[in-house]
Amino acid sequence: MDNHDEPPRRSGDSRSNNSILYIVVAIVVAFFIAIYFIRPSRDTITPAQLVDLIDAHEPDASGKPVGSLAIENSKGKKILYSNLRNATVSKSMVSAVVDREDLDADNKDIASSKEKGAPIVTYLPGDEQSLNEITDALKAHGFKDYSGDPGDGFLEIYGGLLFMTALIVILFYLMMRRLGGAGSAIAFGRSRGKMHMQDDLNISFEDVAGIEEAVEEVKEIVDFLRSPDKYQELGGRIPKGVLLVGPPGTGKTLLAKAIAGEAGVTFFSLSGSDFVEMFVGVGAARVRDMFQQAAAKNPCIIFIDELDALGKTRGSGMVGGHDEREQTLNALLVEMDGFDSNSGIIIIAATNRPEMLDPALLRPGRFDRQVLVDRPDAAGRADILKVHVKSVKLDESVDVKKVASITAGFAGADLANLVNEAALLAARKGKPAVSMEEFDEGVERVTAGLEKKQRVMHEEEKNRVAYHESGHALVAYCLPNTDPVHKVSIIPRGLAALGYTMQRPTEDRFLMTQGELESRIQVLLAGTVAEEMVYDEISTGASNDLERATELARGMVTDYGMSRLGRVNYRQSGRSAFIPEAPDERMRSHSEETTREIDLEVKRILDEMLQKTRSLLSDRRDSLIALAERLIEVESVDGEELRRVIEEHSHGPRIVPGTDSPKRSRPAGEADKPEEGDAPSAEGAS
Ligand SMILES: Nc1ncnc2c1ncn2[C@@H]1O[C@H](COP(=O)(O)OP(=O)(O)OP(=O)(O)O)[C@@H](O)[C@H]1O
Ligand SMILES: [Zn+2]
Repeated sequence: MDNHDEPPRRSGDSRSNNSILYIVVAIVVAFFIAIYFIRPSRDTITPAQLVDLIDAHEPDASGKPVGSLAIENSKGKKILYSNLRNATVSKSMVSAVVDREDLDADNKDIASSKEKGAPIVTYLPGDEQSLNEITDALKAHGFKDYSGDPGDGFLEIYGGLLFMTALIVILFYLMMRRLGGAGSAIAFGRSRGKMHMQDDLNISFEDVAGIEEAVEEVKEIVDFLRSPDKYQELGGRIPKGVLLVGPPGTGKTLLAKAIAGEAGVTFFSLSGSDFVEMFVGVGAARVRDMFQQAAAKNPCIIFIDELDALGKTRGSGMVGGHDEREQTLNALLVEMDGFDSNSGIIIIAATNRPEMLDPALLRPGRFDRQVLVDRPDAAGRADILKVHVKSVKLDESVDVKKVASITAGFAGADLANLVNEAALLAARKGKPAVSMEEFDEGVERVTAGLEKKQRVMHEEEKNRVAYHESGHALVAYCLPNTDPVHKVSIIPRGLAALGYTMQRPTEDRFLMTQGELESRIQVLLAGTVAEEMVYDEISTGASNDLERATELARGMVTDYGMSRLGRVNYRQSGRSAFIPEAPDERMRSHSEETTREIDLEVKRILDEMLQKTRSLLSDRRDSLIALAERLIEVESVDGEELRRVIEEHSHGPRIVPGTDSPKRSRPAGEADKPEEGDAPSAEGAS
């Protein structure tokens, strides 16, 4: 493994920003310590001590107290001691300024070491007894209600301190605000520290294996970066933002680097989580700065890893930090809208949770191009292994294909890790070359690690998913009015789906005939039907299939008048069944009886479709088994191979009689559209 493969982000420089924070905190702390030492000395005493202090002094003959006592409340307002109670109900701080001239001699323990005239501060509790004691003591010693000048009051002493603190806080705040402003002059918070820049990456598409489809999709970007003029002349619109979507470790970062390497442009990289900072505005400033730096280096690629960290749906965050993220996200959106797509800057972002992203990020002119970076199938894993074993000495016992076959569920990074483990094991044993034994051992180790993260599929689970997906694919293949199957796979994709069957829509769908809707329902049901045929019972993996099938059947009844309830629209909102909405919203306006009839009719349609699907699949049982076995073996099968496997094992005609009635035909105008679709749609993910 080359070490340039290691993502260089999160190197030491992420600390630099924190250290600025530490410095600021240190300054504030130092300030308070300094204030503590230079402030006038003051004692804090308890109410009881205050009483003692007063008691220690007999009034003189005229009844005038010795010394003087000024009492203020915490706001620095002079108060009458007879009002002490009111002033202290809320345990407010009261400072009593005692003229120490005479007190010092008698009250050594409290006041002896202190300067004369320094205020004595006490927290007077609201409790009756202490208050009574204090006021009694004051009265007994002839204190009149205070009216004189208290000297240094609370505000005079603390006021300065408060003022300075407020000043610092305000300055600090302004500094942060300034950073939020365009093109700040202060270097603090610049993304230079966080953003990694690599000028001559020597990573090419050859280093990226097992994800050919993704590589194909991004080749256009390389072309554009190499010769932007050509594209500009032709007036082609190049995407500004490309979103690489896929599970962790599948090579998204690697692919982005390879694009930069192939095109020979500068590669800026940073992680979405780096943007989310403690202080509002820092992340936003970083985004702006990043674009500035990139503009100076164009053509270039900006790679944002973990886009979901900053691009989470707005308003979904916790209370703290969410403001900051919102600002950062907005800054990113503004910057992306601001630059011309022909400027030579392409932003590539990676995420393994596309569903978490704020929809605004996916709008045209932003990350409007999505590239799926999937877990590799068996052949892909062999290719990835070949890339990584290049730097390792192998003995002849190692069969890369065999290693690939025992590493189902491994992503590219796991395979790289495996090769590394095997090499380390061999070195530890003092072997001259890595043998199959070390690979077997390595697989065990890596698997144990992955099992904790629940990323490995067990054999039995894998087989079940293979039958399930084969069911979807076979029915989609056999029924006449469905979109052609583009790919079937049992490689887990995303976090929820265990496998998937991908159909390419033949055209943009605005209309669907009843037959097409029925076929679609059958395709959705076919996954569980296949499971049921082989395992006698179905699994929980299919709840989404059933949900979607039910939704379609309900649409037929309530929206399109395609049921025994007649040609009536039972839905008031008039929206399409393709837009899922809460069932209760739809049902609101009918009587209970109608609702029941609708439910029964939906059930009847589903039952009928289930029956058809069952007979279709049992007629094609051989094909189903062959397809599933092939899937278990190679994990993903494309449309071409699918056709071959099914036809080789089929005995029946392609169009199953009874599923297509002569009455049904495509709506006029649709037939002459080109037989090829653009966006693949996942169908029947289980
Ligand atoms: N398709 C692949 N071909 C060759 N090597 C791969 C592939 N995928 C991953 N690797 C190896 O795994 C390492 C880590 O992969 P990378 O960081 O690109 O994954 P990622 O998808 O960006 O992961 P994450 O989502 O965790 O950021 C790579 O540097 C490379 O060594
Ligand atoms: Zn399914």
